[in-house]
Amino acid sequence: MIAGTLFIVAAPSGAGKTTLVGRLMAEDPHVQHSISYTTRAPRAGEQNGREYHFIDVQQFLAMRERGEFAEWAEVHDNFYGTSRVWLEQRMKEGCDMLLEIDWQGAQQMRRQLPEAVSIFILPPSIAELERRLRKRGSDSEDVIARRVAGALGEMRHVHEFDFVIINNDLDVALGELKAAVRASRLRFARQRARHPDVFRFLDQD
Ligand SMILES: Nc1ncnc2c1ncn2[C@@H]1O[C@H](COP(=O)(O)OP(=O)(O)OP(=O)(O)O)[C@@H](O)[C@H]1O
Ligand SMILES: Nc1nc2c(ncn2[C@@H]2O[C@H](COP(=O)(O)O)[C@@H](O)[C@H]2O)c(=O)[nH]1
Repeated sequence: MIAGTLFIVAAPSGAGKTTLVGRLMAEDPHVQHSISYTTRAPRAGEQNGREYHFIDVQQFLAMRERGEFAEWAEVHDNFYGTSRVWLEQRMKEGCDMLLEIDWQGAQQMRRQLPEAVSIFILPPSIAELERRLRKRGSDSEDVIARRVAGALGEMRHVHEFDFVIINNDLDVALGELKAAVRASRLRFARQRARHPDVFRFLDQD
């Protein structure tokens, strides 16, 4: 029996999801963050195995071929994916898991686990999104331009998500994220008690 809940957090790059998720994790020891695999080069200060597992394209394609990703996507010219074994193991142990992934990955996860709770983080405006990417100082102008250009397309998928949070004031947005997590846990606790057979996906070996 799977006891964990899967939370999916998506947003256009720079909206502030990593910041919000970091604050949530610091306050909520019951949620575990999945560490994705990526072919993107590490940014200054990023450590292999902490922010991401950094691998090359050949390694990524081999893992994908072997079906080792629960979901994967090409985002801003790099590949990203979530380890299937790791995710299933943690959820079987009863952990609540949080995936910080893009809308394509969210679609793939929803198909496999319709009970997953998905949350989309919006920036207050595109201009503010661009300011945040610049202020972060981790990407070249060219990369920032590509991420800003892609943001509107990503935001068109906002209606596919269970919760939408506008990250204007960070503390307000964090409060909304915590409320969404709390409400979902309560809802699932009730559903699980009533319909244990519904929670089938990750029970399969
Ligand atoms: N509410 C906010 N007000 C002002 N700045 C913010 C807010 N939230 C986040 N930021 C800042 O915006 C920048 C981008 O945030 P963050 O790295 O969390 O975005 P992200 O959505 O995770 O981006 P990516 O998908 O590229 O990882 C950071 O410098 C962060 O400190
Ligand atoms: N589908 C997936 N998307 C992922 C995953 N890990 C991260 N991402 C998304 O990629 C972009 C860019 O991230 P960055 O760290 O390079 O700025 C962002 O939207 C992430 O949410 C994943 O495993 N699968």
